[in-house]
Amino acid sequence: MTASLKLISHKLCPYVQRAVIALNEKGVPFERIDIDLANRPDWFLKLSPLGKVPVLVVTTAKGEVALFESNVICEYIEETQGGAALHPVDALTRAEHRAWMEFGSATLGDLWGLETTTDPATFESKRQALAAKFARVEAALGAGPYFAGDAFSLVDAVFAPIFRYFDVFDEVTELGIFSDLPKIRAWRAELAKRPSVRTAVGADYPQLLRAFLVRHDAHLLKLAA
Ligand SMILES: N[C@@H](CCC(=O)N[C@@H](CS)C(=O)NCC(=O)O)C(=O)O
Repeated sequence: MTASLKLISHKLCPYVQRAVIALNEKGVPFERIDIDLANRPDWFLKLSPLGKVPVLVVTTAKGEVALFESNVICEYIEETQGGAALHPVDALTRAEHRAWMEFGSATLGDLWGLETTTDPATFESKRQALAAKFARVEAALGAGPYFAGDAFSLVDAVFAPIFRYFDVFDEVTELGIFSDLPKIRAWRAELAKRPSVRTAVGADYPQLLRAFLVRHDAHLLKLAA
């Protein structure tokens, strides 16, 4: 029996999206179950040690295993599913890619909470931390179109949802993070065209994210002024 895959998801979560992009790239069928993070069901809390999405439930002849941590899930998908490789063959380059995947998660750490930051000084320091992180990404980028050149990789899967989050965030308040980063702007545009990326969210994603951000709209707009 081949493993069956069930992804526990939230409609807006960029960590979930990186796993979906990896699954889409591999062309693997999977079931996606969206949950409400504000009201997490008991069955989910039993599966997820930190109560976070994504969780990939892998069912094999031996039973069910619930994998957590999005990068670990991506690695499992890469190791077990066919299709084009999403990691470089060379061990050192692969390790570098893994480091940049972690770095992608660190940028999300700075992005989180910006929408609820009411203090202008905190907002500005978080904005600057993000800008500094993306300047490092810019320096790591080559000629494109993807992180590692022609081959789409898990690093692309990690950053594509982050850029998508910025698409909507920038409508609410212009952070100006990418204005001096031309390689990232080109990379971001390329990722947005990729079918695996485009289909990783539902059609309602921009509307839902806008609604989430606009709940804090008043002070965000004030801070941006
Ligand atoms: N390190 C985790 C982070 C996942 C994460 O933070 N997910 C958020 C949603 S985007 C979550 O589930 N938050 C719920 C909570 O923290 O209570 C991963 O990479 O999977």
